Formats: sequence, C-alpha cells, structure tokens
Amino acid sequence: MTANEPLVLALPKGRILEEVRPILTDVGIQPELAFDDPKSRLLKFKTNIPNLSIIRVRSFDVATFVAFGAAHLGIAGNDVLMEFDYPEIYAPVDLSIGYCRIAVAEPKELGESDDPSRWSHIRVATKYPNITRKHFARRGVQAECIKLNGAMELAPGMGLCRRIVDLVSSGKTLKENGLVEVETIAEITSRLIVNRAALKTRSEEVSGWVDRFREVSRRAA
Ligand SMILES: Nc1ncnc2c1ncn2[C@@H]1O[C@H](COP(=O)(O)OP(=O)(O)OP(=O)(O)O)[C@@H](O)[C@H]1O
Ligand SMILES: O=P(O)(O)OC[C@H]1O[C@H](OP(=O)(O)OP(=O)(O)O)[C@H](O)[C@@H]1O
Repeated sequence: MTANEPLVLALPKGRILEEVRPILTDVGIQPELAFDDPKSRLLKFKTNIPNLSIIRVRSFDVATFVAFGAAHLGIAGNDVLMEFDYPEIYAPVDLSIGYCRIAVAEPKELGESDDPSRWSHIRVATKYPNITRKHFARRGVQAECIKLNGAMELAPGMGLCRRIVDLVSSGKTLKENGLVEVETIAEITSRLIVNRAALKTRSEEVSGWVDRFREVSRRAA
C-alpha cells in the first residue's frame, strides 16, 4: 500500500449493493460502466475520480481486504465487523442501510415451552460462530457452533441442531420455515469502514471520503 497508488474502496456484492449504489452517486463516485452491467465479470473498476478504484467482493471479504490494507475503505454490515472483530478496522460512519438484526431462533413448537434462561449448553447452526459463542459465554452458556454459509433456517428441520443464529429482517424466512425468534443478539446496519493505518498514512484523502460519506448519510437521515 503506497501513497501514490489509487485508493481502493471495497464494496459487497449482493443485497447491500443496491442500497449502496445511490450513496455512491451522492458522494460523487461514478464507477465505469461495467460496474452496473450484470453481464460483466470485471471485479475491479475505475471511477470518475482518478485516484479511486472500486473492488466488488463477498460481504465477509470486504472486511478482510480492509483489515489487511489491500483496500483502504469499504462498506460492511456490523454483523461482519462483529464476527471478525479486526482491530485494524475503524468504522466511523453508520450509513443507515442494511437494517436487520442477528437473532437466535428455534422451531415454533420448541419456542412455546423453552426457557432460554435455563440453557447451559446449546448447539447452534450459524454463519456467525464468534458472535454466537461470545454472546452465550457472557451468561455462562456454552455454545457449540456448526458453521453454515447460508440457509441456516433449514438446519432444525433437518435434525442438524435445534437452534440457529442468523440475520432476521422481515421475519419471513423464519416464519416460512416454522421457526420463531427467541432472543435478539444485536441490531445491524452497514457502516463505512477504513483501514486504520491508511487513515494515518493517507490521512487527508481517507478522511476526506469519511467526511463526504458522513455528510451524505446525515442528509439522508
Ligand atoms: N435480510 C436482510 N435484510 C437486511 N440486511 C441484510 C439481510 N441479510 C443480510 N443483510 C446485510 O447484508 C449483508 C450482506 O448480506 P447478503 O445476504 O447480501 O450476503 P451473503 O449472502 O450473506 O454473503 P455472500 O457475500 O457470502 O454471498 C449482511 O452482512 C448484512 O449486514
Ligand atoms: O427476515 P427476512 O426478511 O426473511 O430475511 C432474513 C434472511 O435474509 C438473509 O438471507 P439471504 O437472503 O441473504 O440468503 P442466505 O441464506 O444465502 O444468506 C438471512 O440469512 C435470512 O435467511
């Protein structure tokens, strides 16, 4: 990461990108045409700002690129930030997009009689083993996590485990799969993140972008 290389902004593909797209326009970033072309396989994009390029990666990888300094800035949900807990990442702006919550859920029938305060050990399917273990350890519950990368809601019905920890927004996915939410772990939104070293070594440029994103999200609030 040298001072004359373009700054790199890492963006998540998937649902958040839709909400990020107007924010990019508002802060004055116009990516090259391939960025909005669903047929393009390009992963790194030039922008109208000569000294800024964009990479598009999976949501968890945004945090990894920024933590290791391969990208200077990024946008990630605080579910991802909490799961990794990278000390190299600073998250100065809540963009107020990607609203959801991370929650514990279980089959409806179990939920009717279950008492979470009596748990001492639970087995959980989740994409978030660190968040899950930390959450339960705080009240002395040992959480055994089975790592899944999606479709967590299938796990209880398939006999993998009785409980899951996953993101919930409308609650539709839980409902349609016969599950109920029993506990909220954290409220989630997406944040502008920066690499702490870049904030020091390229302070003027990086803090300029932080200020612009902050201003745009304040105006949108
Ligand atoms: N149902 C939801 N409602 C609102 N925000 C969500 C929802 N699900 C996920 N998010 C937010 O969007 C981010 C990206 O989620 P998305 O589902 O697009 O990616 P993914 O499928 O989890 O990841 P991958 O990039 O590995 O395919 C999450 O980290 C979270 O912050
Ligand atoms: O409460 P809801 O509005 O139904 O949203 C919750 C669902 O959204 C996310 O899944 P996503 O669609 O990203 O699919 P995934 O299982 O591949 O992560 C999350 O993992 C839930 O399954």
